[in-house]
Amino acid sequence: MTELLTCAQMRDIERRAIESGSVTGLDLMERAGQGIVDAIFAQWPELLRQRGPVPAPPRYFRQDEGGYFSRRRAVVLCGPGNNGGDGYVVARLLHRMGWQLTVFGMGEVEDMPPDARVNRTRWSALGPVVPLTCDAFLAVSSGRGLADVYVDALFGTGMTRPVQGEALKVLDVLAGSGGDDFASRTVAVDAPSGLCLDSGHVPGRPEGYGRGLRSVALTVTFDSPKVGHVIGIGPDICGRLAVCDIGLRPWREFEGDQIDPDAPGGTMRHMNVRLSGAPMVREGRRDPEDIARHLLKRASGGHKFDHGHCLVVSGGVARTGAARLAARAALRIGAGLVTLAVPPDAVAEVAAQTTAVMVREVTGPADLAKVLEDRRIRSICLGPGLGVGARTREMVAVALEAGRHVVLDADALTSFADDPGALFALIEKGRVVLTPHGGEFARLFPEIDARLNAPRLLADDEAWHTALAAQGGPLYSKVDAAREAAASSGAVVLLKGRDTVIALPEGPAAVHAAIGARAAPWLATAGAGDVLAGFIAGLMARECPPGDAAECAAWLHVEAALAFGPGLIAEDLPEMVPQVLRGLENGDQPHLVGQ
Ligand SMILES: NC(=O)C1=CN([C@@H]2O[C@H](COP(=O)(O)OP(=O)(O)OC[C@H]3O[C@@H](n4cnc5c(N)ncnc54)[C@H](OP(=O)(O)O)[C@@H]3O)[C@@H](O)[C@H]2O)[C@@H](O)CC1
Ligand SMILES: Nc1ncnc2c1ncn2[C@@H]1O[C@H](COP(=O)(O)OP(=O)(O)O)[C@@H](O)[C@H]1O
Ligand SMILES: [K+]
Repeated sequence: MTELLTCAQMRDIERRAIESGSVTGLDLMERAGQGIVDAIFAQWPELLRQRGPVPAPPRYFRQDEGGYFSRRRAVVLCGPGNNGGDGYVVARLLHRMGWQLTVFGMGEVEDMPPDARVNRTRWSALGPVVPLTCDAFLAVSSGRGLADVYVDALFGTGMTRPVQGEALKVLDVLAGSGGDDFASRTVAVDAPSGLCLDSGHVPGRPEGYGRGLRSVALTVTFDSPKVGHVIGIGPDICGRLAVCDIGLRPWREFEGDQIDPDAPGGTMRHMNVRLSGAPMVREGRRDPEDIARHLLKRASGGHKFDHGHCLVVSGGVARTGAARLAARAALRIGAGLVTLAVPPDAVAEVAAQTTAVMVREVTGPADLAKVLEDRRIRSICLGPGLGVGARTREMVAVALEAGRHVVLDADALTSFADDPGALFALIEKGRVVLTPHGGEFARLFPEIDARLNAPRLLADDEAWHTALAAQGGPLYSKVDAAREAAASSGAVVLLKGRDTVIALPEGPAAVHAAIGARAAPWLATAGAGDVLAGFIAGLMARECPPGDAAECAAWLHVEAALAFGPGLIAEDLPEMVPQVLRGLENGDQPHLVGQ
């Protein structure tokens, strides 16, 4: 399990480390710079070899730095803050290896934070700092061809507003807008500059610089990935993500799910977010694959009811497919018994297409209440194909009042678009999972959705500033939105997408990112969401708590999609579950985000 940090958390950790007196900001910056250089040579080992005859060293090359002279060239773009400071360290370290450097700088040295200023001054003893302009940047490449490496150290966790002016022009060119492929030679320090590491958005540029033409080859971040690396467009523009340990572990105090009410930016930003399905770096919380492993161990000799009875409520005639998918998924995930509650007109249709799943005629809300008198029914899934309207609202009310574990998806959510409060009033904490996609989320949580979407759509700087100031912190993220929705509804909220966020009403959140080795774009297929709802309901029938069920289901969903591969349709997902579970039993390595 990997813990994701917000920018504020990262700053807190750094502050605590420095205040302890065991390490200085300069030490950390030096380690960061060294980590970037190491990551560059790990990415491009061929750069360690000499190339061609060695020319005479330029005026500023100092033999007493102890290196040799190389034909390798790097262009380093340094911003006005500590991200720029890291850049100056990289320049110095590459120079020590004999590289030829062109270093661009922003701002005046006296305005820089102290550690960055020291490193800029150290660099200035070795070579010039060229004021950053797009023309100057292009001139370097047009005269001598592309450099071996470009280092983007303009802005990192301290980015506070949309990038403008010459820096913006350079970032667009770097992303390929001029036709040159700088990006495949670019290493980004902490983030491709301009990416908000809390939200995964590039303010003012929804598609990223150069209209998202190219991603940088490598992003090197420190201590832990940040939320913005794995959500929004972060994964599209970061390239390979390398995490560099700079010795801050002893000062991380984010064990468990602490709430720090005094923290700037409010409590929400200061609680743990974990990246589900990533390499385990810290103990303490159950990973989805562990939950799945646990589920494999059915008590021997148990009766089918010991493994839980799940009820999936179906829509009417010609609209039963979605519920059938969910029911099949619940059965495959190991619910001992799954029953489809079907309106009279659709019974024949459903019965003709199901075997292991049982069919029960349910005429309406009153009848559903009667069915739920059977206490063996542990979980209920409502929404897929159910239809939008009063009948669905009543069915949902009956299910929620029956005191079972309930997953609400699709039409069950949309039916409350006019009065979400009526739904939330019925939700008993610890029993309910809501699984909206973006559209359903907007219908249920319009104010939260407006906050989530407003800033990233604003290309207008002043408006963005106002929005930012109103929020009192960095860009509002999908994680913030899911958390706020969970807190206000009292349910576990699983907000779908490639970057699925699962938030518990008590605050903990996890991101399940289908990126890197877990990328499964073919999962965005009709009916996949119905299967996910069925997985969650099935797991809750097996007495898996709602948060664990949501997280485990999201993990299995992607794992099943990966096991099948392209060409997948929703029906295939439940059928891949046995293979995924067998893999777990055999100790096969699940797909890890970081690979
Ligand atoms: N934390 C740690 O443990 C460690 C952190 N480390 C490194 O420090 C980095 C964070 O440094 P940081 O806090 O100084 O922020 P940074 O990203 O350099 O930006 C701030 C500067 O940019 C400016 N500025 C902002 N937006 C702008 C815009 N759109 N357009 C123009 N200017 C803009 C802003 O100006 P201001 O808002 O103050 O006017 C300020 O001058 C982090 O990413 C990592 O690389 C490592 O050394 C290892 C240890
Ligand atoms: N790019 C993607 N990569 C992986 N999973 C995705 C991607 N886009 C969407 N998904 C997943 O596909 C499912 C789609 O569900 P949903 O939007 O409810 O569609 P439907 O109602 O057709 O089933 C969700 O679980 C979502 O997280
Ligand atoms: K950067």
